[in-house]
Amino acid sequence: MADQELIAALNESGYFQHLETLGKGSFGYVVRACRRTADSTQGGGEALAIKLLPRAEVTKYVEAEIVNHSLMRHPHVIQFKEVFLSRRFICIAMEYASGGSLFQYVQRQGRLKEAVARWFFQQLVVGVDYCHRKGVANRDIKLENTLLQDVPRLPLPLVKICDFGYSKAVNKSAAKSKVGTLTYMAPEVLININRDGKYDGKVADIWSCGVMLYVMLCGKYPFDSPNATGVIAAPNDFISILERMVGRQYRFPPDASISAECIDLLQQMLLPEPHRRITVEGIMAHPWFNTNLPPEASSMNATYLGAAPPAGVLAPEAIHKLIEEARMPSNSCKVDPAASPQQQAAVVMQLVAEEQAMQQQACSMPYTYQQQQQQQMAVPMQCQSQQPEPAHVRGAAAPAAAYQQQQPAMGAALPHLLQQQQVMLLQRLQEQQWQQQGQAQQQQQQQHPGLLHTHERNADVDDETLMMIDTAITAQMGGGPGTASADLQAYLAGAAGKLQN
Ligand SMILES: Nc1ncnc2c1ncn2[C@@H]1O[C@H](COP(=O)(O)OP(=O)(O)OP(=O)(O)O)[C@@H](O)[C@H]1O
Repeated sequence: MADQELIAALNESGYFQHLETLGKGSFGYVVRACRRTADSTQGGGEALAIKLLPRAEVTKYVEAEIVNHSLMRHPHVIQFKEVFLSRRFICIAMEYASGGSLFQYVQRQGRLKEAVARWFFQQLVVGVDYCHRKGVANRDIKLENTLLQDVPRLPLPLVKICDFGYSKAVNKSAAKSKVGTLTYMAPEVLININRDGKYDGKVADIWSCGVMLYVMLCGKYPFDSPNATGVIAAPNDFISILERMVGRQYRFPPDASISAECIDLLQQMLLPEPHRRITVEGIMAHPWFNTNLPPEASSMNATYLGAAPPAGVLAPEAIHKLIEEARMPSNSCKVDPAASPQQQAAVVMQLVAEEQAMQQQACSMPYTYQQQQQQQMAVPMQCQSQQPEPAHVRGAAAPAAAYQQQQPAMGAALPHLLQQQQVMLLQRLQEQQWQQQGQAQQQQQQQHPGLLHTHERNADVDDETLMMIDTAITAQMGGGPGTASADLQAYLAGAAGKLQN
């Protein structure tokens, strides 16, 4: 199984021990591991979740997400610990949440009592408020991405927001990225699909929190696909979901006892017009939210926002440097993936310091960029490419190139061909296993349609669905044959107007 490769990747570090593989996301793996300490025997060190992302596939966008996560420090956000390299992966070590996901919790219970749902919701909103005030919209808030931490002496587990989109934006540009899961997606996000429409990620997060609250209370999704499996089979399925969102057509199960205050809050969160939707401040001022709210909850974000960056975590520039190094061919990479995370961090810090020194030196030279430009203009066109760029505008790539020339490769040997074949075979076996698990889940869903479904490996909207949605929307916007109600037509027309402005 691909486990062998993950075990090997952690063993390379000498610092972490693989305990189990927790799952596979869109393009990486997450394992439970422990930190080896001098006196720890098997599994004795600090418990961690380690996300392994293939080195070659970490885009600039994913890089930004890693840096975003590294800057977070909050009790309701999974704590980033460190980042290091193995031969194939960038490994992100983070706090391990022992209680599984909120999705599993709700699935086990069927639905939650209002007081229990409020306990989780309050923590979720406090965590989301912190992220937003840090300038980060999550854009994929859902029960599956909300993990639980069991804490001794607490009657219920604590909420931990995880998943900062490490894998969401791969192969999608930031401008167009429609990330998230259809069931939790705000209507303004859905209708912007494949257009360059701008939507406010933070406002869209509020909608997703509303969907989460509804699911906790009702044990089902407010706006599901017509066949209740989460599968959008035809463009009209999608139009029908959007119809219900725009028409606010969600029902509360008659046997679920939900207070009027709670329904009031939900209705304000699930308003289809983003500008009318309640804000995070509005939620935190709402009476339902404030019922049984621990006194420190409303003031804790100010404390955490003012706190120093987490101790022992690489600074953003060092993380950028590590990832930049990781993307280089292995024979020119300066950071030895077989070194310990501490040694890797030391090399990266050294690289950052050298680069800063080079940049300082370049800036202190009397030679200005303007002079360089003037010189270039005086040079015949065909010679311009031979003109060296001033060092201070070459940016981070320059030292890397210089290192390539100056330094020999540092012990990053290519794996043996046979080993590669074995790994591929094992990966295929793992894929098959996941496929079988998916089929089993689908069968279970068909037999027990009341159960909450998750899309597991296909949690994000795939390209095929994106195209289908786009076709459906284009048809409706262009006044083509369709089934949209006057309400939806008006909503789409309004959105189209905004997109043109
Ligand atoms: N810090 C953590 N502690 C405990 N379990 C975790 C942690 N992070 C992730 N997991 C679990 O690991 C599994 C894989 O997570 P991952 O985020 O890679 O994939 P996903 O969310 O299933 O898919 P995608 O990333 O494509 O949305 C999930 O079951 C998730 O609950």
